[in-house]
Amino acid sequence: MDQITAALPSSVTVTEGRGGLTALTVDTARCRAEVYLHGAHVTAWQPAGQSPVLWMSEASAFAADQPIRGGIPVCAPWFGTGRDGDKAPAHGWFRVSPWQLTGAEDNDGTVRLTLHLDGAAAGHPGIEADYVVGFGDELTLELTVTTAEDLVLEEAFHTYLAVGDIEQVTVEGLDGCSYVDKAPGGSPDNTQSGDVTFTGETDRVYAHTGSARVVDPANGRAITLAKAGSGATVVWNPWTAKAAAMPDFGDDEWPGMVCLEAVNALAGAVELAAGGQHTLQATYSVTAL
Ligand SMILES: O=P(O)(O)OC[C@H]1O[C@@H](O)[C@H](O)[C@@H](O)[C@@H]1O
Repeated sequence: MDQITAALPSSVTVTEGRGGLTALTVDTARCRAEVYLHGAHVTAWQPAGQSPVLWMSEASAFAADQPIRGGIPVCAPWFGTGRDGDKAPAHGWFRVSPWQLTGAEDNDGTVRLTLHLDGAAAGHPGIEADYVVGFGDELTLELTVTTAEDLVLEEAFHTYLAVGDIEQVTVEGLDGCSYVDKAPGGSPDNTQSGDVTFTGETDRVYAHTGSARVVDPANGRAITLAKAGSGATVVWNPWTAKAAAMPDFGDDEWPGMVCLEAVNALAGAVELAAGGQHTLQATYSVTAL
C-alpha cells in the first residue's frame, strides 16, 4: 500500500520517526506539529509562542503493533473494551492500523492533512475512515467513519494535554453533567458538582455535548475543547498506581498530563445502519490566563 498519495506543501515533510515508523512534520509561522501514519496519531502540536500543548510519554512504544502513549490516539470502532467489555485490542484497532496520507494543503500557514483508513487493508473489511487534521493557531480534528454493515460505533479523540501540575488543574464546563466513574470502586451513576479537580485516579465518561476547558495555572494558560457529533467527554489521569502499572507510561509522569477527550461511548455509542456515516469533530485552542 502506498502510504503517501498526496503532494506535499513545503511546510510538510516526511520523516522516519521513532521505531522506523513514518511521520510527517509540519512547520509554519503558526505552529509546529507531527503526525505518525501509524494510527494517524498526532504526536505534537505547538502553536507559536506556546510550550507543547500535547503531552507525550517518554516511555511510549513506537511499534507497528502497539499504540503510542500520548498525543492523540484515535480510538475506534470501540472505546476501552467496548460496551459489553469483551473487545480487544483496547480502544479499538484504528490506533494500531496503518493510515494513508491522501491530502495535504497549506492555506496561509494553516495546514490540513487528510488521512484515510482502509479497513479491508487492515483486516477489517466494511469499515473506512477519513481523518482531517488542521494545524494552525487552533488544532482541528474531524473523523468520518463509513460502514458497509450495521455498526454500533464507539470512538474517541483520546487527547493527552500537557499541564504544569495536575493538582492545580481544574476542568470547567462539566458542572451538572452525569458521569460514569470508571476508576476502581467508581459507580456508574454520578453527577458533577462544580469544576473537576484531581486528587486521585480519575477516569470519567461525562454525558456532555458542549465545550470544556482545562485551566492550568502552573503554565498560565487554559486549553479549550469544543466539539460536535460527540455525546460524551472523558477526563482521565491515572495517578500513581495505574501509572506505575503501565509499562509505556513513566512512573512519575502523571502530574504533567490530563486527557480531555471528545467521545461517543457506552450508552452514547452511535448506531449506524449499513451504508451509514458519522463525523466526530473537535477543536483544541489555547488562551492565556
Ligand atoms: O492504556 P490505554 O489502552 O491507552 O487506555 C488508557 C485509559 O484510557 C481511558 O480512556 C480509559 O477510560 C482507561 O480505562 C484507560 O486506562
